[in-house]
Amino acid sequence: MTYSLEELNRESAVGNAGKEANDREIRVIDLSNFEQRRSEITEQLWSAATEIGFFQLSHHGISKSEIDAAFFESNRFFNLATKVKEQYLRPKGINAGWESRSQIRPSTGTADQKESYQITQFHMQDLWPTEEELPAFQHNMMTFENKCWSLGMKVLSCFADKLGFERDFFSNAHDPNKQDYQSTLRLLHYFPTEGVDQQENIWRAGAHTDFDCLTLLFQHEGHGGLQVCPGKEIDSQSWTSIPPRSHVVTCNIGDMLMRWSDDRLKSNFHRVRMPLKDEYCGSRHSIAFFCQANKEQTIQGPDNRYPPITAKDFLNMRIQANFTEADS
Ligand SMILES: O=C(O)CCC(=O)C(=O)O
Ligand SMILES: [Fe+2]
Repeated sequence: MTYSLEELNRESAVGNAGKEANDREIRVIDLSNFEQRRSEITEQLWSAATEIGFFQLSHHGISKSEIDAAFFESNRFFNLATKVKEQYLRPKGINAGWESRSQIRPSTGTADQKESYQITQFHMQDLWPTEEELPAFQHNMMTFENKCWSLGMKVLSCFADKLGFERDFFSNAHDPNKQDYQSTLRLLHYFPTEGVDQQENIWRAGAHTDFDCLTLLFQHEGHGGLQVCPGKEIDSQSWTSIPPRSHVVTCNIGDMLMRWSDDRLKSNFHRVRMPLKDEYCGSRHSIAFFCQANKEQTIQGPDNRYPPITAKDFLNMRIQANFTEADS
């Protein structure tokens, strides 16, 4: 398969198991007293994002009870009967709604062993469960979405400083008050693997880079399996496990910000592998927030390394390449 963007061609080459290298450090960056410590935090974020592209945040301002509540809502959604969830199926070409085993990664050619529900404000018409099915779900999820947006914009404001943009450049580029807003909250449920015969080349999430600017990932304690392969290791394909700690937020840079920073900030391959026989084999839950610039926003780095492209065109290419024909 040939895709129109260079990022996609990179992706076709990394679907193999590779080897594991768990001696790499995943940096934890403390955001406490953010305004007073802004310059120190900015330097730490910049070096983690330019050298590795994956890092974790502590004291980030989203409380443990808020994260627990979001996972509780996610469980409520996935516990709905299949015929109820089917009413909220992801429409073609739109990053909103429910899907199950429909995401085929270009890296593996096989469907991710998961179901997910995506919330993209302004694209949710007929995609929210009713108040009878899930009371307060919409309200609670949008409250959490808003918290994620604020944290994402805080991190992006530090990158804006380093790139020579105005400090609020990325908040304006991800404006939730405009109709072309397209940042997305994604609830994920990976199916249990107890009693399932392990087949080759089957993944909970096949190797991929994210196509947004910045991803915030909330992991559930004990629900491991996420692995990253920093860019410079891509030829050796050595993968490092990210410890699933529920009090930290795991962050990664996506392709959109890599392009916007003229490749200075690194978007990295990551994947979720199937549990081994002696590991926890029950359901795995995680929640991701994708900071994706508004559709009409033009992406162009300070050094004009790439021609300008709108966020809409950039994302459309990636979404089409990541879902099966029948569903996209
Ligand atoms: O569930 C995870 O830990 C990772 C999810 C992910 O990489 C994605 O949805 O892009
Ligand atoms: Fe991802």
